[in-house]
Amino acid sequence: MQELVISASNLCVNVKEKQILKNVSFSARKGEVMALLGGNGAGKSTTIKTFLGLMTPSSGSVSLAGVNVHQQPDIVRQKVAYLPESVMLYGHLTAIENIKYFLSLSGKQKTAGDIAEALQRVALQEASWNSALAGYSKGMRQKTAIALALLRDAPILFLDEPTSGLDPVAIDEFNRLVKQLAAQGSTIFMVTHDVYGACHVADRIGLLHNGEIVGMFDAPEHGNIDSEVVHKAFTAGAHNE
Ligand SMILES: Nc1ncnc2c1ncn2[C@@H]1O[C@H](COP(=O)(O)OP(=O)(O)OP(=O)(O)O)[C@@H](O)[C@H]1O
Repeated sequence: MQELVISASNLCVNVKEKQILKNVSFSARKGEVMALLGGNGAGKSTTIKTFLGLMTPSSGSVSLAGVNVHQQPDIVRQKVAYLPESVMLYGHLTAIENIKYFLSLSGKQKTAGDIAEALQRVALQEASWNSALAGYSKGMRQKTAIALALLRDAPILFLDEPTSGLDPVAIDEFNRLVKQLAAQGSTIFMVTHDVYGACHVADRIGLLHNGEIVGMFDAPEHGNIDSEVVHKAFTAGAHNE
């Protein structure tokens, strides 16, 4: 069995008097895609921020590759690439220039051949590699950010609402890329409110409602998680308020 790479254990996060996450537990093994699904205000961003070390558990813990994030915060920089909903790269620079600049900030030495290989892996069309990102679609910016993550050798990817604002073709391409990266050994954690997208790509879905995990769904060995079942559970939570 593969090693546990992402793990939340009885995680509680309070802000002032408010309990935002309540005893949240889940895990993902190497090569798995885990999606945390929830409506607005469910606690998805709080969960990501806690894994990134930006918020502190009131009790419980989060670990990456077996290391407690709040005891050894360096683990985040060493292991994680985080893609926010709007990818933060420079619009006036090309894909290659952005990648070179951000690699230099993280002290990584990569050749032009390495960069070309990463851009090919994420299927960014070669004709765009030397165009300014200002003219890119959201899907193209995302591919550039994922190529950068690959070049930084980050084995864990955290993705915040990765498919919002993508057209159906870009969503399909993105899902294929995520599955391919997972098959090559990356471990991927995404938060989303897109039931069908999550079922299409995830090996495991945790359903978060009002800061609590109210359902956990695993994909069968050869197939996807049943979106009708997840949709029912998602809407039942919202209707039982
Ligand atoms: N700093 C804070 N102070 C007070 N309340 C907060 C703070 N951060 C988050 N919350 C509250 O915690 C709850 C969860 O917020 P969070 O942003 O994690 O949800 P989310 O699932 O990411 O929502 P969305 O899909 O709308 O982005 C919300 O009710 C929010 O108002």
